[in-house]
Amino acid sequence: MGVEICVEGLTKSFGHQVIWQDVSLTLPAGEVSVMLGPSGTGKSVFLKTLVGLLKPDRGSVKIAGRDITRLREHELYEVRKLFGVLFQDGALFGSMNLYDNIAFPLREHTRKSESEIRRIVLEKMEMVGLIGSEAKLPGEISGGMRKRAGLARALVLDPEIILFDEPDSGLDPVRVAYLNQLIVDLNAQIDATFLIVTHDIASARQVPDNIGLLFRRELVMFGPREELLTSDEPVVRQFLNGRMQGPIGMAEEKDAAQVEQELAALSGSETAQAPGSRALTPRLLPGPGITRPPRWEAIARREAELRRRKAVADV
Ligand SMILES: Nc1ncnc2c1ncn2[C@@H]1O[C@H](COP(=O)(O)OP(=O)(O)OP(=O)(O)O)[C@@H](O)[C@H]1O
Repeated sequence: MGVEICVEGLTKSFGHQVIWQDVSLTLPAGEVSVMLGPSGTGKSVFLKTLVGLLKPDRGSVKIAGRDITRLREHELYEVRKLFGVLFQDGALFGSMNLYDNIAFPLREHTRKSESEIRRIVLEKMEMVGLIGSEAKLPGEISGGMRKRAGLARALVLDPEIILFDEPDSGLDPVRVAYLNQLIVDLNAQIDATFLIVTHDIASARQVPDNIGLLFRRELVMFGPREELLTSDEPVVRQFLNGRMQGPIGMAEEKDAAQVEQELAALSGSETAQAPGSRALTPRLLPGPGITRPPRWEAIARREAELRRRKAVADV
């Protein structure tokens, strides 16, 4: 059923460079969360801290009630078995075919027989649509297939938590759409807790239950998707609408007076220019034949209520 990850007061720096400070959030068990933020705000560092690859300066990361920031290396090794991680490029071994790449964690971390390994590898390859490509080398397949192979490998140990580091990077929009559907379907099927780091706003709008945004060394917001999509917070709105006007600048934050001027100009023209900017994009549903977890009813109710309130406000 996935496990909850509870982060409290987390701070990370490298030397004098504070990456983010006092980050607190709860990734609810079995739900899909997305972490957004301009480049360099420390999203990858956040993923690595969750899995115990980096030690924070302060704060705690409780996974199934255990604070992993206080564990010794051999205890961490056990906790890491709860995780599946999909790295940006799939992180496959170039000299191994897809079958052996996907079988690798099972051969490394379990004592399963080769016939049991075969059953599991083929089951996961089927889940990600790669049956028939067992003998191919990573260099012989497309970027989208490499991501799916990386995902199959992340699934073989039946993880309770899956971390995705920019799963959509380098993919065309159609492949991104297929991958998003795969993520939603998988989440409904295996019920693990998912955290996705992405720059793709269309994905962030449709796929998760929750969205977080890192900016200026802080977690600006973290909450249900529909709350962020309809939020008035200027950083959130600028990011979700991919605009230049707002607090986020090219390299660093902008001058306060400039931001105020831009936001004032924008509020006068926004409704006409960008009517969809607060739009509650429909949530991507699991495909036909896939049973929806019970929380889908609650999501549908929350969204219907927001739409009702918006309709009343628009009258
Ligand atoms: N091991 C490390 N040692 C020192 N600095 C690091 C280390 N890892 C990351 N950083 C620094 O931390 C900052 C955040 O990096 P990170 O890769 O997490 O950003 P990001 O938000 O994932 O960026 P992007 O969206 O461009 O992938 C960067 O300034 C980076 O140089």
